[in-house]
Amino acid sequence: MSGRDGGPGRAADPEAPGSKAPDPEVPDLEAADPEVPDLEVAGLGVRFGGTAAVSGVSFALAPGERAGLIGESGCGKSVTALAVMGLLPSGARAEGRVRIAGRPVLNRPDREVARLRGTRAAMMFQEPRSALDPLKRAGRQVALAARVPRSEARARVRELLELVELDPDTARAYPHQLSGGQLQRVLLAVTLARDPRLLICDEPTTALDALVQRRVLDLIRRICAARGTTLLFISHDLAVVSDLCERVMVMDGGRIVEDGRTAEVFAAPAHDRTRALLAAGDLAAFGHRERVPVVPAAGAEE
Ligand SMILES: Nc1ncnc2c1ncn2[C@@H]1O[C@H](COP(=O)(O)OP(=O)(O)OP(=O)(O)O)[C@@H](O)[C@H]1O
Repeated sequence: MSGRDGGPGRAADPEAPGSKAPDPEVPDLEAADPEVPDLEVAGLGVRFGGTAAVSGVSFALAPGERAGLIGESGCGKSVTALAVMGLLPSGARAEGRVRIAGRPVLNRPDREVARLRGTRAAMMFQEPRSALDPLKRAGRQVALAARVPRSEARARVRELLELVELDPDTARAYPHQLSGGQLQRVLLAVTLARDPRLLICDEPTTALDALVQRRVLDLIRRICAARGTTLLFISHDLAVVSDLCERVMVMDGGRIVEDGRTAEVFAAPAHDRTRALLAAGDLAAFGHRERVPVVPAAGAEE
């Protein structure tokens, strides 16, 4: 269901105007304990009516850890990610515990969870053309996501575009004037605009051709490494997960059936579902993939 809920600005989760004033009922985020895992999920269950989409899902991500979430279509990867972000559709019923930086997410008031999104955790969706507003210039969208005072917006937009290795002139472009790879970088800048500690990517590059996809993934890897960002990366592409994530969790029928170091899990899968995924994903390709050179110069055509 990647991108299903990716409406304009969703990645940066803009709050209602005027919501910047501190809310006395919302815990002080700055007081968060740096030792606390960036993400804790315990006994997560999500139902749509009588059907369980996710059951008994538990895991925690330490700061800076990069974990892949894999499994066949419909196994519950996106629903898990949406539950983590507090973005489940209204028909969903969730149980269990989700904590971002130690703060509870499930069944909490939206304004409380909204404060965690963007600053503590942000999610990047598959299809940037639906996640970005077609009527706003790229720079404006990055500025809105950054929520800095107007006087600082230009410098912050430039800084964020440089982070994702785009030419600063990209700020003036509308989404339809940008390539798929450039759009995905703009969306990454929007997603990272408030320095989230946890980045969740749901099939972020499947819409791109192979070379552009590799460049964007390489960028995500380098940014996460440089900033110590924790990553939860959802993908069908096991080779991508193998390259990007030191840990992998395998889902089947709404449950995590295997969880371990990627190299070990892929070399000696313990579960039938993992074996089936690996067989379908052409195991022979692992370790033999040609590494795409580091991202080209800023503004290069994609
Ligand atoms: N809004 C919804 N209403 C009803 N059922 C839903 C809804 N969203 C997801 N589901 C169901 O929840 C289950 C898990 O879906 P989910 O999108 O998480 O799978 P996925 O592993 O992300 O698949 P894909 O790889 O195709 O994106 C599926 O059976 C799906 O049909």
